[in-house]
Amino acid sequence: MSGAATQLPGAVAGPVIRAEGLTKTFGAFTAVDAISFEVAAGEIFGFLGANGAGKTTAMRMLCGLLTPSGGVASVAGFDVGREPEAIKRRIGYMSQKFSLYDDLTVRENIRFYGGVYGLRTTEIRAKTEALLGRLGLAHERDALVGSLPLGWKQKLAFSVALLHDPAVVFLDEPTGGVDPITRRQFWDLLYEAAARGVTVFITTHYLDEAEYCDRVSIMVDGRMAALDTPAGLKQQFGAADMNEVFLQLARGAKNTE
Ligand SMILES: Nc1ncnc2c1ncn2[C@@H]1O[C@H](COP(=O)(O)OP(=O)(O)OP(=O)(O)O)[C@@H](O)[C@H]1O
Repeated sequence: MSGAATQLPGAVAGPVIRAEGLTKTFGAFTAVDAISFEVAAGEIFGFLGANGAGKTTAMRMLCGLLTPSGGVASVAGFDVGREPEAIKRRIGYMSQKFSLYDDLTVRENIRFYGGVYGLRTTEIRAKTEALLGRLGLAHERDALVGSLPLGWKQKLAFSVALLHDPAVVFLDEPTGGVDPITRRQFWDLLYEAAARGVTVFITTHYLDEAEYCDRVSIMVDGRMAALDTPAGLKQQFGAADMNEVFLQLARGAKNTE
């Protein structure tokens, strides 16, 4: 595990994410089929699956954005069905699509999201300086985000998603479109966050990234077909790498889009 030792203030005891028979149906179609798992504080949890396997639907339920059809799940100690608002205050979220405003500067974006997360002006100012220093972006504070390379935008978006010190950060394919070296640098930020006790829940299509996770789950047709450490999965499937594990599982899928 990356760093469960340091607990955040207000951190919950036990698993930070807990799902038991979590299910979502759309009419007669079952998109997420009774998945059960737990994620510990400070764990980097990879959430893999082919297109249409049910990852986004499951993630939306865990973020309190979609009501489950069956089963239960809690995030940071709150029930996803009954206490979605409490969950939204304790999670960060970053996707490839939902990100920063290109026509605002770096500093304006941080100030804007700090306000959205309900931080005080003095707090935002202090956090802005710390964040810019950590990312080595201090000299770019007044640059338009649209002018930054994609890799920088991703690092900034991730740091902004952590501005309000969430217990869990949900990342939906956060590294799409960047080269392997830039992706590796992005992962350094994930490790730093995990070492501070933040739980990282990440979907990715890059199988090399699955190797960097503490544990990896693989969804097939709405079910969690496998869940273990990358080493454990490779052993279980007699595979040389995660790509091979993924292909073995995904080959039998029906719902791929
Ligand atoms: N609102 C909806 N109504 C009906 N079917 C839906 C709805 N949302 C998702 N689905 C279906 O549920 C299945 C799972 O979709 P989901 O988006 O969760 O998959 P995914 O694993 O996230 O795929 P991707 O990697 O493409 O995002 C798909 O067959 C999809 O068409």
